Amino acid sequence: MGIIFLFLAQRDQERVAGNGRRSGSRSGEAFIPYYYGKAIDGIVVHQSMEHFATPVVTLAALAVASSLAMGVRGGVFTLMFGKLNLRLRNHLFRTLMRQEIGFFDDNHTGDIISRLSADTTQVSDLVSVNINVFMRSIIKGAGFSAFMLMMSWKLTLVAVMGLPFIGLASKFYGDYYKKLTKEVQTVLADANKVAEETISAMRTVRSFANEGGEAASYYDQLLLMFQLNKKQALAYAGYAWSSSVGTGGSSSGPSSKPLSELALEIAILYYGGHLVVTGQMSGGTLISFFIYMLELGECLENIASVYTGLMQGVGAAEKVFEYLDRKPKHAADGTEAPDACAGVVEFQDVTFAYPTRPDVDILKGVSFTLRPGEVTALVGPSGSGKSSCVSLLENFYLPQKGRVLLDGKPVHTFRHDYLHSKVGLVGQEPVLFARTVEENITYGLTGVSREAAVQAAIKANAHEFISALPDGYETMRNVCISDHWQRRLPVEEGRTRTNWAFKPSAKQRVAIARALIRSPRVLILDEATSALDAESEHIVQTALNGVMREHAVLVVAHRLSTVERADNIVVIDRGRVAEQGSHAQLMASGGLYCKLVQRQVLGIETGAELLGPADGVGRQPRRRQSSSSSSAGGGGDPEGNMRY
Ligand SMILES: Nc1ncnc2c1ncn2[C@@H]1O[C@H](COP(=O)(O)OP(=O)(O)OP(=O)(O)O)[C@@H](O)[C@H]1O
Repeated sequence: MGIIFLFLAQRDQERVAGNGRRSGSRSGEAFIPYYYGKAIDGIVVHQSMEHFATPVVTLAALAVASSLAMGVRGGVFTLMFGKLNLRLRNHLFRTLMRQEIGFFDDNHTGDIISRLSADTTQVSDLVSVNINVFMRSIIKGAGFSAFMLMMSWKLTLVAVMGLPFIGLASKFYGDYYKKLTKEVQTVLADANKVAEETISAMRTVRSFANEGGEAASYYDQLLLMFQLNKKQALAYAGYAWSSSVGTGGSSSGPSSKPLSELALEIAILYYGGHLVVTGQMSGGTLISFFIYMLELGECLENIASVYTGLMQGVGAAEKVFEYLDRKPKHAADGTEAPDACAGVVEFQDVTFAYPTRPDVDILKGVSFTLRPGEVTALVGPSGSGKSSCVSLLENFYLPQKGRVLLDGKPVHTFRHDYLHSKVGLVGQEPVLFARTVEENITYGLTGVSREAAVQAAIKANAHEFISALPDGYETMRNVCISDHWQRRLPVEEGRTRTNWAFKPSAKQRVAIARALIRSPRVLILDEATSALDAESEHIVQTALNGVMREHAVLVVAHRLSTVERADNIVVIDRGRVAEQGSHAQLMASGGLYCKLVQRQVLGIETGAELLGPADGVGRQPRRRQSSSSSSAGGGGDPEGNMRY
């Protein structure tokens, strides 16, 4: 029996080193116990070198061959994992890109990223590892069973008696583990949500001195996860015990085997010894059989663990597939792409509520028109629905009632890329990507020449500063450092970096170039200058003034200089169009616009806060110097600008 214990010790070492079910014998080992028996018979029964040497040489050849095969198999499965991961993430990301904007309002970025990273890795890992283990175990198990049957069908029958028990234990454990894994994923996503929310709003957290509170919320989530981890640990312990019963399972050594397993081994030893003593089997064959039985036990355990492993993956997979299978509620599947686009935009009696708050109408019967060559300004108190109009024109959402038309056709009927080439948007804080300046300007377009990018940059008043950058249009945008910190970096330090961070006015001009390169017929400027300081604002405004007359322009602005020069001013109040007309008409009528202007002027004159976002987060209202140069009621900054 010494050789069996030697074999067991070596096998257990392999298991520990190879992390349990991944390790173990190679497929060539199906033959190894057989030749062990032959070698032992050569020594004990035949006592001849010839009978002994042949199996030993064969064993050596098998060891080399199986090592090679193991390497190839490992490589194939690593490749398979990579491929699966690639396809899964690619498919998932593409599905995400197709979702309507409301989906992103509804789902937290942390949750989405967690699906994209942790869950997909778990799915690919489990699927590829489990297929690997399953195939290997099935092939080996079939080989072992064949050898065992060939040696003694009676002993084989005794050995497989523990099988039904393994099946039941695995099923029970698999279901339970699946449930736990799903819960762990959910709690992890919640914990990530807390961390992300806190970190992204660090200034707010700091200003309310709530660092401790946030740390406690995060810790609470972690504790929840730990509770689930404890349950998982218990479940695993229970499973390891039950699965090792009846087979040559996962014990750490012969002396620590569960009783029933030992009982089975003793029964086989007893009955096998009887067969040897009665001359029905050789001693070497019994040893071979014993080793086969232990190996078969491991195979069966591995097959069972594949089931539970797959269950573990299914928990993560269900969440991944929930996204993969999701059909966008508002798909960008329009087909219209007429050759000519005049750029007439009509809001016809539009009523709109966000999908996350379907019972709160943000816009209520809004109607106005944008005409080519005209500037229309959308003004009104914070939260009145100005940006929501922009979102509808961008086809981010569908209105519940009424229509948003471009050249007489609803915007959602246009081909996605067509609509966004005809309607250009410059937002308040445009996002620049970690790409070169040129790639940022030509973002979303293919086959655009450098010349076109340069022309757009010239129009946007950006060419000069781009040309002065270290690598010109090839300069990389730096996203590693936030703009907040970048503004505080000494210029020299900025210049020693290979990447480049732009000043806000430069960013804004690149964003304007990005909108202009598409030659849009409609240009939306959604508070395009409101986050800038006076000097930057002047630079950007100069760029905008040059291009405004070429398009139908919709300006959402606080600057009086922009607004008062607009051909039409639409005043929105609590989701309704309160009034519209030119600056002079509206001032003469003495309505809301006039009041806003007067309040603004008063605010500046008395040093009171300007009208700003109601939530106080994000856009910061800025106070302006008063000036007598403005025609709009006498208030404004040195450029005649005032803010609503
Ligand atoms: N994605 C969203 N989901 C749900 N509600 C939203 C969403 N975006 C805006 N809202 C709400 O819609 C209302 C109108 O917001 P909107 O941004 O259109 O106003 P606004 O006039 O542009 O305000 P501001 O001048 O502050 O930008 C606000 O009450 C706002 O909280």
